[in-house]
Amino acid sequence: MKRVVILGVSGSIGMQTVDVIEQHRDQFTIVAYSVGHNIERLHELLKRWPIKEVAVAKENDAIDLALRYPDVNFYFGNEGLCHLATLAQADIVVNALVGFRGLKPTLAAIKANKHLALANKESLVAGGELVKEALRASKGILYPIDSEHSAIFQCLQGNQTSEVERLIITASGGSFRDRTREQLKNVSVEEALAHPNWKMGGRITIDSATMMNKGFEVIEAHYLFDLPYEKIDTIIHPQSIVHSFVEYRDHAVMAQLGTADMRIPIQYALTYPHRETMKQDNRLDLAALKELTFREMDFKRFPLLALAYEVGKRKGNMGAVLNGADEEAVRLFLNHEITFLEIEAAVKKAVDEVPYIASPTLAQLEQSDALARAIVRAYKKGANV
Ligand SMILES: NC(=O)C1=CN([C@@H]2O[C@H](COP(=O)(O)OP(=O)(O)OC[C@H]3O[C@@H](n4cnc5c(N)ncnc54)[C@H](OP(=O)(O)O)[C@@H]3O)[C@@H](O)[C@H]2O)C=CC1
Ligand SMILES: CC(=O)[C@@H](O)[C@H](O)COP(=O)(O)O
Ligand SMILES: [Mn+2]
Repeated sequence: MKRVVILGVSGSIGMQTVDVIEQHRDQFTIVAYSVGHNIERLHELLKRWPIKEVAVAKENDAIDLALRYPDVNFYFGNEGLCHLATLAQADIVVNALVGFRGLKPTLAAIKANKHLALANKESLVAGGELVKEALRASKGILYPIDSEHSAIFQCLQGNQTSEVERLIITASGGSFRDRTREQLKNVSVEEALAHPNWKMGGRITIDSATMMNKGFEVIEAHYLFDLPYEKIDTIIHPQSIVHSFVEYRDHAVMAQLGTADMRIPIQYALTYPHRETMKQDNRLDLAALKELTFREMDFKRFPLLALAYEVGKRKGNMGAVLNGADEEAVRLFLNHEITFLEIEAAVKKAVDEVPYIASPTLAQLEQSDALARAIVRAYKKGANV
């Protein structure tokens, strides 16, 4: 029986992880989970899957909950997340947190020699070098959950990374893929949140519409598969059925296909190297689909993707700056405080202004993240930091 901790259980990936585990109760059990602020969902979860170790975002919530559930241990904040990530009774940690806050629990889980099923791409975007360093010094193993990276991981099985000529990461194009930049000026939050294929949390859905998500995925692929940026391409594939391609030096191209259902990569990360029966009816029906289409990426239309390649190549603290700035800009957009196109401008400003650090410590990454956010907030007010 594998014992699983789910960080961010109340979110889109977290709840789908619970679904997957419920399909395989003979193989997996959940020993701990965390929510952020969604305490209603926590009450439901404690009925559906009672456990003894829970982390929440706020100390006050932990105190109130401890009164209501005297048999459960409640933790809070970053320390609470890191405590769950290192629990002695856990074999696998699923990191389904959103944002930079995922980095510390990722590092903690690896240092505690856990198997880490990673959805939190921000860990690698902001702290890829530190994550790799931690993996080298530990028995911990990282399994990708992100659909494109799971696809690449699957296409690499039985092959050598040294024989890969390039990765081709597919991008749906997001909510506005058929609009010109001129047409993006007045788009609403509601329109931006309407992803054509995937039902996901708010931040990643907006990142998909700006193509920042694909930029993050390029950096994520660089760290997961140890390939230079010159070997990582992207292509627009509106149907999100081919989750990515690997082209080998003999020009054979492998692809992984499936319906747009994250339970498939989540389950593979948990059951690797085995494939288990999927009980949900999410089978791919190619004849019903009729066609799969592809078109060249347009870096002028999606400048944040071009910026991500630059940032990825510069390394140092720049990934933390890119992510921190984007996290703050998306938050402001979702709060109706800046426009959709101002996300790009604010992120670019932070990347231009935060001083470069070549080999940052974790503390320096945290400072870079904070400074990037401050620059984005100042951008909103038309001020300087
Ligand atoms: N959704 C998807 O299909 C995919 C997601 N990913 C990646 O997976 C990660 C999760 O995405 P997704 O599930 O969509 O995001 P959601 O927004 O749906 O969920 C995020 C989770 O993080 C928790 N959280 C938020 N703020 C805090 C906080 N301050 N302290 C503690 N926990 C907090 C939330 O808790 P609460 O809601 O209780 O506040 C929730 O459990 C992201 O890195 C995303 O890029 C990758 C591929 C696909
Ligand atoms: C499901 C998943 O992995 C997301 O990261 C998805 O890829 C977002 O779709 P885009 O291709 O629109 O960014
Ligand atoms: Mn993805």
